[in-house]
Amino acid sequence: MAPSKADSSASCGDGDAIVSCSKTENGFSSSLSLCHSEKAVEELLQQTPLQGTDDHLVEFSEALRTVAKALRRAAEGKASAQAEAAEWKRRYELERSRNLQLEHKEKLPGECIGNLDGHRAENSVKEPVPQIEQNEHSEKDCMKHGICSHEVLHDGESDSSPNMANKNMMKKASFKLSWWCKGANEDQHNHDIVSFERGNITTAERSSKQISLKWESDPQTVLILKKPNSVSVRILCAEMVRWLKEHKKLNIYVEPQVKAELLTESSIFNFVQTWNEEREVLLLHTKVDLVITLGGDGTVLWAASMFKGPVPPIVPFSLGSLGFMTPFHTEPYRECLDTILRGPISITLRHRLQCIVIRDAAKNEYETEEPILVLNEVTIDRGISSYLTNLECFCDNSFVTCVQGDGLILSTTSGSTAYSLAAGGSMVHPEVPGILFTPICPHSLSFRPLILPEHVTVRVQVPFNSRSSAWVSFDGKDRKQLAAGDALVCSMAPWPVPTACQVDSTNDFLRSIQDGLHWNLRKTQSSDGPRDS
Ligand SMILES: NC(=O)c1ccc[n+]([C@@H]2O[C@H](COP(=O)([O-])OP(=O)(O)OC[C@H]3O[C@@H](n4cnc5c(N)ncnc54)[C@H](O)[C@@H]3O)[C@@H](O)[C@H]2O)c1
Ligand SMILES: Nc1ncnc2c1ncn2[C@@H]1O[C@H](COP(=O)(O)OP(=O)(O)OP(=O)(O)O)[C@@H](O)[C@H]1O
Repeated sequence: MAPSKADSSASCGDGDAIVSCSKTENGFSSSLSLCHSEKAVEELLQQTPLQGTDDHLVEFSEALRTVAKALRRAAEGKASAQAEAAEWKRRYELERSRNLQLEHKEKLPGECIGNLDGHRAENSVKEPVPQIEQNEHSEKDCMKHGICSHEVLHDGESDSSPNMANKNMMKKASFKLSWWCKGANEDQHNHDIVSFERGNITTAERSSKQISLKWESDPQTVLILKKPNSVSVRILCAEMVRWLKEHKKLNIYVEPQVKAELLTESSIFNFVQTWNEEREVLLLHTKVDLVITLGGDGTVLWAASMFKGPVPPIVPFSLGSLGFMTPFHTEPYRECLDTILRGPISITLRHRLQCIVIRDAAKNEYETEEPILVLNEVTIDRGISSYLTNLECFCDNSFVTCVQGDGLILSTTSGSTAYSLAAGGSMVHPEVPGILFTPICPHSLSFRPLILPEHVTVRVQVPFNSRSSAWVSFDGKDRKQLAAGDALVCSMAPWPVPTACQVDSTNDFLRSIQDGLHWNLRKTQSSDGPRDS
């Protein structure tokens, strides 16, 4: 057990506003302690109201406020630096495990590293971390038409759960991910090398890659999620379940209420599996090879929210009105699922944001609430309050701005076409790694939206002198109140949501904004008119 704030802190200030410098690992509790100094100053000043005529007292109270504010900023800087250090530690450990795996492979005689055609023993990966293959670039890696391909990830076999039904049947299919990108002919073979020769710099990595998923063993288990209360979706769901069982011999999971629905139709759906307790949902990713969603974007968000860690590939069928994340039509679902189960398939790795609410009233870091992962966005707004929201925003160690308006949206690039777009944010290709910082109705003419890089940690705090609380919601759900002093800390989550593409990420994205939003649709001007002579 780490010490609590009370027993781990050392006093480093004098007078009434004692500042405690706790030595906790993530820095949250230390920043919280320091933040108390500002609150204490406010309380002290309220208890001893100043006479407007006493200039010295007024000056002194202002000085106290300034010192307390500076202390709080320092504490916030420290929390950010510690969060960054934790992230670097995670990356270091990932890198170290990758190197260990490579060393291990080199020791195995006759094993070919980085060979796309090399076969692995079925379900043979035992390590808990993803196996990252060496990006050794050989002629074989380069596909036709100037497309370069790299093998990047192998999935790992997960522990089986004693609570799930049919555990003997459940073996996760293994697959392999690789990326490719179209390059000019001459840079096909060296685009992953940093070169300073003759002053030419070639980038080490392209930020955005088209990922391809190739099954190494057949998928066996599918989870079907559908939007509720729709008769047409219910009918399609029953038909699809039957077809997948009869023609593809797959194990099928559905949510408990969907199983009940299916059983009211016919007892032949007895083979369909589900779970009895919510905690079993946490283990679904160890069982399920593929998730099928039947609904709109909201059902994709629902599917993503069920996976608090790794997410299996999702095949989203379009049964909503817009469908930015649902590229598959339902009429040819058999052909479509046939192709996907055979592979390889293009997928979009959709980044998620990990959000943590930190309460001012929390006594130690263990009172920090569970992180929530969002696929679209986290929104901090004024809720029912009619006052302006007042939100102090920090990005890593730097103060960004104070949002005064209706609120702020921190969005992923997948969410860029949703609420953030409505608030004036830019539309961003979903594979661009970044965090959109979009104000909602800011009361300032110059407050333009920002796009921040994916590696930063954003902290949004309700100041102690705020007139009202703020409200935070996650992908439009789970509203929570943020009182004065509470903060939301947001960074990129390590578990993206892989969604299958109809064509590829870019084609699907462009088609969704053209079909969904009628983006830049305008009648073509006729040639029948004035011309440049
Ligand atoms: N003013 C707005 O535009 C506004 C207001 C509130 C919420 N929303 C969005 O609704 C989302 C929740 O969706 P829901 O289906 O549960 O609620 P919902 O049923 O109210 O649908 C909201 C609409 O947003 C669309 N949408 C969702 N994700 C999208 C995306 N990534 N790109 C483009 N459009 C998208 C949906 O297709 C739907 O038409 C939130 O994450 C938020 O982005 C938008
Ligand atoms: N399996 C589910 N259980 C509970 N709620 C769900 C489930 N699937 C979807 N939802 C919720 O149902 C709502 C509507 O879903 P969805 O967006 O898929 O359909 P839609 O509103 O008809 O589509 P569109 O928004 O494109 O018109 C969303 O808020 C979503 O969170």
